[in-house]
Amino acid sequence: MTEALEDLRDGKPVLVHDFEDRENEVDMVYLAGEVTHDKVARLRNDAGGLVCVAVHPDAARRLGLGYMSDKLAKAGDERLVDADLGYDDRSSFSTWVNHRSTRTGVTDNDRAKTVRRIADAVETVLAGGVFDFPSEFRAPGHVAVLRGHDDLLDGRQGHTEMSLALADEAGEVPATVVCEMLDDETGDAMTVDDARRYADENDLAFLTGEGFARLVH
Ligand SMILES: O=C(CO)[C@H](O)[C@H](O)COP(=O)(O)O
Ligand SMILES: [Mg+2]
Ligand SMILES: [Mg+2]
Repeated sequence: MTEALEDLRDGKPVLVHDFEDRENEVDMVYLAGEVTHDKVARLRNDAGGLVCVAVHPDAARRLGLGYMSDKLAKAGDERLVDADLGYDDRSSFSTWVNHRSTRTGVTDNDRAKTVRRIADAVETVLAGGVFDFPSEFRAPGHVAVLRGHDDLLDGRQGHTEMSLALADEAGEVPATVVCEMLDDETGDAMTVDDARRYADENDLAFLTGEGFARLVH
């Protein structure tokens, strides 16, 4: 994991597989505070899934970023809640946002700006500062915020919590970008073998869910 932590600090992506009996997907992961438009382009072109920002639960709480499933239930849309995933108890989706300085919110520049500013918000509130999230972000938007489980890896072992564990181990702000790697030919998730091949060809670290076991208490 040491190589992965160094890569993250150096602004390189890390590939993270969860588990065969979970999503069985490989995500491309960056530290959110380092994301620039070229990194969003790499996520879009080489990964292809949904560009999301995972945030530490303490920050999510202070920023008012609850689970979307809870918001739906409170709004009377209980029947829409994703309680039947099959691979996990719940998703980690919170709110989808754009930074208010963006135009449409979907370009690589816009999404990079939104991602970086979410990381700033996380850093600010975890340092005890105040951040008025709605004053800077509009919803719905093009970047999905993912809220880490309150017990982090001890409570849930999704890419959300694994990526936050990497940021923590790296001593960095616990805000990460995760994006699933998809396969253009099959229409499914990229296989672990193909993702490993991509990691080897691009000199990237490849981690699996089992590799996080020592961090689960
Ligand atoms: O659903 C997702 C958001 O696009 C992805 O699977 C991402 O990996 C985060 O989710 P999880 O923590 O459940 O793996
Ligand atoms: Mg998923
Ligand atoms: Mg996932």
